[in-house]
Amino acid sequence: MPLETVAVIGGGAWGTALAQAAAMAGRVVRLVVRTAEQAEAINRAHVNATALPGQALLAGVVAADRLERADIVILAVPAQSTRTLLSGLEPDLLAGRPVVLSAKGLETGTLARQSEILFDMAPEAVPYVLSGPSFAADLAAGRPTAVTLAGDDASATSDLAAALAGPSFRPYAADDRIGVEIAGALKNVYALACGAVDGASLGASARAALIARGYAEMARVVTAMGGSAHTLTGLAGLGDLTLTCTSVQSRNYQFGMALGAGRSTEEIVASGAKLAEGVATAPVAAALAKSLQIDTPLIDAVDAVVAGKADIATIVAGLMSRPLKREI
Ligand SMILES: NC(=O)C1=CN([C@@H]2O[C@H](COP(=O)(O)OP(=O)(O)OC[C@H]3O[C@@H](n4cnc5c(N)ncnc54)[C@H](OP(=O)(O)O)[C@@H]3O)[C@@H](O)[C@H]2O)C=CC1
Ligand SMILES: O=C(CO)COP(=O)(O)O
Repeated sequence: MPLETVAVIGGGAWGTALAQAAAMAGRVVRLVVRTAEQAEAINRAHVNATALPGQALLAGVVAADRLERADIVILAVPAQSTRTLLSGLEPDLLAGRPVVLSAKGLETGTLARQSEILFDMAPEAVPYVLSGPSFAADLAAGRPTAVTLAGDDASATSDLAAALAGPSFRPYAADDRIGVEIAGALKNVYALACGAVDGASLGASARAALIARGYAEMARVVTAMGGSAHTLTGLAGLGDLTLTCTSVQSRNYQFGMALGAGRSTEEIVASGAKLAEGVATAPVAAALAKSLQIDTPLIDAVDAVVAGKADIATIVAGLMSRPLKREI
């Protein structure tokens, strides 16, 4: 099956960066944005001024306002928008084709992973999940980036990874879609927590403890969902958790900092905060863990803070006074 042409749907930071990466890999790329005006502006300036200002795009990235037939389709809209987006696409354009899911989040209401949404809306599409430590600005600028690309067929996943790989973009093929999706969604919840720890000036020791206990908690959720804890040793797990929990470049971490400084979710959103997927995912992850009967004190803590049900001091006191237990 040819893997020459790529359609990236979603004209935000990540869609633009993935389109640039695919062009660097030598693919023929169409970046699908919402309107003809947006597409014209991008094609005229070779810059997506709203999503990645100042980043010149390769001539190989051509924007358009509609999806046309492509060998590879990449979805890059926020996790809560994936279902709506798919409901507007012609099933024929997805059937039998690799569809790469790159959003990191769980769906409100249904608790669904991105590939479950794809299965609901386009059951004949072939799902892949791309996740790992990779800020859009780094990828688009050609700074070295490595990610996990998980799919069900080992050989087809390797072929797809090869089609998307470029001099500065290194996708590692994997087979644990569930583990990769859960890791990508949960790392945003822990990034909110780490930002809050720093926003509340609780110290680097607390943040490191949170990353380690978050990793252990993530492993419980991944295995209960049928994924492999081994996946967490890789880019989509440890890699992305480390990046997002320690970098002020992360929008989830920034949102968490504002929470830690005592601002409410509503205030932060009203002040024009950028997309922070963990805000929507925290209550979903808490509900999911509850339904699986797993203990997830950190997810529950973030859920409570995001919902304004508890302040940071109360949360920290509660976490520190839990009964002592063995580490593993
Ligand atoms: N930015 C990054 O560094 C990375 C992001 N990701 C993930 O990628 C996903 C997208 O993030 P990102 O691009 O950064 O977010 P942005 O907020 O930069 O962009 C989201 C884009 O999606 C568009 N969009 C939303 N809903 C729809 C829809 N129904 N149909 C078509 N377009 C739609 C938005 O359009 P409009 O503004 O008009 O609503 C906007 O252009 C998230 O899940 C994020 O976690 C993953 C790795 C890195
Ligand atoms: O997922 C990301 C990097 O891997 C981007 O993180 P933020 O959405 O928190 O900015």
